[in-house]
Order: sequence, then structure tokens, then C-alpha cells
Amino acid sequence: MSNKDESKVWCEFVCVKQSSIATSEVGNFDGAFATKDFKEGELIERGVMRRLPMGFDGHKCEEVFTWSDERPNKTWAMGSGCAPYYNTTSKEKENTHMVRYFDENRFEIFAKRDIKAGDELFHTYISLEWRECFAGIDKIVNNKD
Ligand SMILES: C[S@@+](CC[C@H](N)C(=O)[O-])C[C@H]1O[C@@H](n2cnc3c(N)ncnc32)[C@H](O)[C@@H]1O
Repeated sequence: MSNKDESKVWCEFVCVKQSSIATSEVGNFDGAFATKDFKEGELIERGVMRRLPMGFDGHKCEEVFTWSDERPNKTWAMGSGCAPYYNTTSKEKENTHMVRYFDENRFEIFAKRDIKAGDELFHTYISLEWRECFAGIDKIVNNKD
């Protein structure tokens, strides 16, 4: 059985380096990149989540994931692998999609379209429009005044 099949955390073909959208204006930050071509629908990465203690305020922490369908959300989690380093963009431009299995505390990320080796990976954060720490990037990504 290959590492891809048996490991709960698999991100063999993703790397993290300086983001392609980092500029002197928005700052210097990292992003996740494909290291091989992916076909539309192909699994890019899978991993696990670890829930943070109740009371943790994800509105003030950019690095954690929304981990419920409840709104307002009260459950936040930290993710494995390269997932925490994917930057965000609009729904039209995202090239990946994260499937969240809340009950199993795990996730999978799939290619939304064909992706070339070297492309930066983006997904639309589900909290982009309502999370306090993302207010600035929601304006940039969705062209809000
Ligand atoms: C989950 S982290 C992503 C990884 C992060 N870039 C890093 O280097 O650790 C979310 C943060 O990345 C940055 N970011 C993500 N998408 C962005 C975008 N489209 N434009 C500007 N900054 C973005 C913002 O600082 C945001 O709060």
C-alpha cells in the first residue's frame, strides 16, 4: 500500500514558499504550490484537524480553520500539512476545493480545474466574508469598497 493510501496526512506533491501574490503593498507571505500537474477532480492533499479549546477566538487568528456549519461559528481547528498555507481568492478564481468531514476531523483538497506544476493553490475561505481577521482581504478579493 502506498503512502498516499494509508496515511491520514498526505501532501507529497504540495510545497510551501513565498506566495505569487505577495507584493510590497500587501506584504511578504507564503503560499502553497503544486509540485506536479493535477487533473480536475484529482486529490491534491488530505489531512487531519485538531479542534481548539472552546472559547478560542478564530476571528483574531488567521491560521486556523472554521470547523462547523454553525453560524456564528464557535468551533475552530488547526490543520495538518500544507493546508494552512493556501491563500484565498474569489469563487471564480479558486483552483482547489476543500471538503471538510467535521465528524471525522479530517479534510481532503481537490483540484477544481487542471493545475500545472508550479501553480499556486488557492481556495475561497468559507469564513472570508464574515471573519474579522479577513476583512481586509475580503475587500481585495471581492472588490469591496
Ligand atoms: C491561512 S493564512 C494563509 C497562509 C499565509 N499566507 C502565511 O504565509 O502563513 C491566511 C493569511 O494569508 C494572507 N492571505 C491569504 N490570501 C490572501 C490574498 N488573496 N491577498 C492577500 N493576503 C492573503 C492573509 O495575511 C491572511 O490572513
